[in-house]
Amino acid sequence: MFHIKCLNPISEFGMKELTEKYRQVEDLGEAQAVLVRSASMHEITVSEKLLAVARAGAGVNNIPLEEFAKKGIVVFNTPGANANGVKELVVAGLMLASRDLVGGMRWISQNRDDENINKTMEKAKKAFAGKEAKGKKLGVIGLGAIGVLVANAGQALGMEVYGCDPFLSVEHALELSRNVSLVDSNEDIFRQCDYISVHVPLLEDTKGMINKDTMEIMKDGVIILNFARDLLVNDEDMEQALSSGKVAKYVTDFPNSKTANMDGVIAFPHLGASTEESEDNCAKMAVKEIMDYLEYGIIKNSVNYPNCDVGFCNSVCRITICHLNIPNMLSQFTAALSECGINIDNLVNKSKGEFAYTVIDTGVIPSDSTLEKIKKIEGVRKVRILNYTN
Ligand SMILES: NC(=O)C1=CN([C@@H]2O[C@H](COP(=O)(O)OP(=O)(O)OC[C@H]3O[C@@H](n4cnc5c(N)ncnc54)[C@H](O)[C@@H]3O)[C@@H](O)[C@H]2O)C=CC1
Ligand SMILES: O=C(O)C(=O)COP(=O)(O)O
Repeated sequence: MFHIKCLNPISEFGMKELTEKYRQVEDLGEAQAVLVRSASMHEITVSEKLLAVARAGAGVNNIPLEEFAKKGIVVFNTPGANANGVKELVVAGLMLASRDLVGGMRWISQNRDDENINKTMEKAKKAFAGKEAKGKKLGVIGLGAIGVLVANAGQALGMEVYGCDPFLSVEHALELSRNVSLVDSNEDIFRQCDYISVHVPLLEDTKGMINKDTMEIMKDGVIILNFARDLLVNDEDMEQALSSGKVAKYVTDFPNSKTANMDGVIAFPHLGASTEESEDNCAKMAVKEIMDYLEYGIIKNSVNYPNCDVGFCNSVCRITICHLNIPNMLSQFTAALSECGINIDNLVNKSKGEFAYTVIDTGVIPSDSTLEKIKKIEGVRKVRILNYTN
């Protein structure tokens, strides 16, 4: 029986995939796996039992990835599963920044008792006139799952679209409309675009990327859309840019106590992925990742361990080892097994940065003392025995 703890509500569409081998628990200390959305895990103490965390979503800045990797806890996310939900909200944000729909709707509600509203509005409406997106330049920073969809949507709206991503993957390049112009640096986007939409993860080198210096080179009256994370934007610099008119509107899905109080900000309460479809997609993918890992040691879409799509096990036993990516590990694992006469049917070893993962299929279940020997090898973080005899 595997124990699963949900730190946020996870769509039933995904949860119902869990078989009778799984039980949801209240106590995190009892869980082998955690399902989470945006709840912060930075301050949480986890137990030895925890093997995996699946983030039903894209951004993983709420999870201490390296600390968990050191403990042999594999962290997954669900790439692309909520991208369409975010793209649609970005398009809505772009429209709200271009046409004063919010001002117009507020006027209607303030004047709803006026019997002649159908006439008075024809005079009042000039206060809410806007601009069209067609023909304007849209710059997309980060051409991952969301950025590509936003760039293509901008193109479909008749915008001239520029995109920048120094690590653009082949998969995403193939999805990108060929009318989107790729530029070499974010600076090219800052200098020439009327709308700038940011879709990068929050990392040390992306933090504060929209700041005094980058806004200074932007066009006057630029519209900035941030559906990624609040800390990508320097709030004090944004306040300054909004009050000087350098930035006409700042549209964000990540307001805080400062930006929520600034004039010129259009803010949503982190709604990008809050659609039935995105929630279902993320939950289904996250649950599958957890089940594949707990039952077969398969790693797909991990953000702190290498992917290892090792397939199902045809042997009696599978040993999975999370360890540091240092020399001489494999020889120590195989020596520990050969010392007790265990033959290896299949062995896969993968690495990612400082961490590595080894899967060994054997025809015999190693004894507790062999298991202990492997656990004691320096650099080993977590060892599991998956027994397929029952
Ligand atoms: N508002 C919401 O509800 C949601 C927000 N997000 C946020 O959006 C971010 C992006 O999500 P996805 O597109 O699904 O992730 P993704 O991983 O598919 O794409 C991120 C892209 O950013 C690129 N990148 C990294 N550093 C860069 C830099 N300095 N300049 C330009 N590009 C850079 C990467 O190469 C990658 O292609 C997430 O990390 C998360 O913070 C994601 C989903 C929902
Ligand atoms: O996937 C992401 O990065 C998101 O920001 C979505 O967060 P949520 O699952 O809606 O709390």
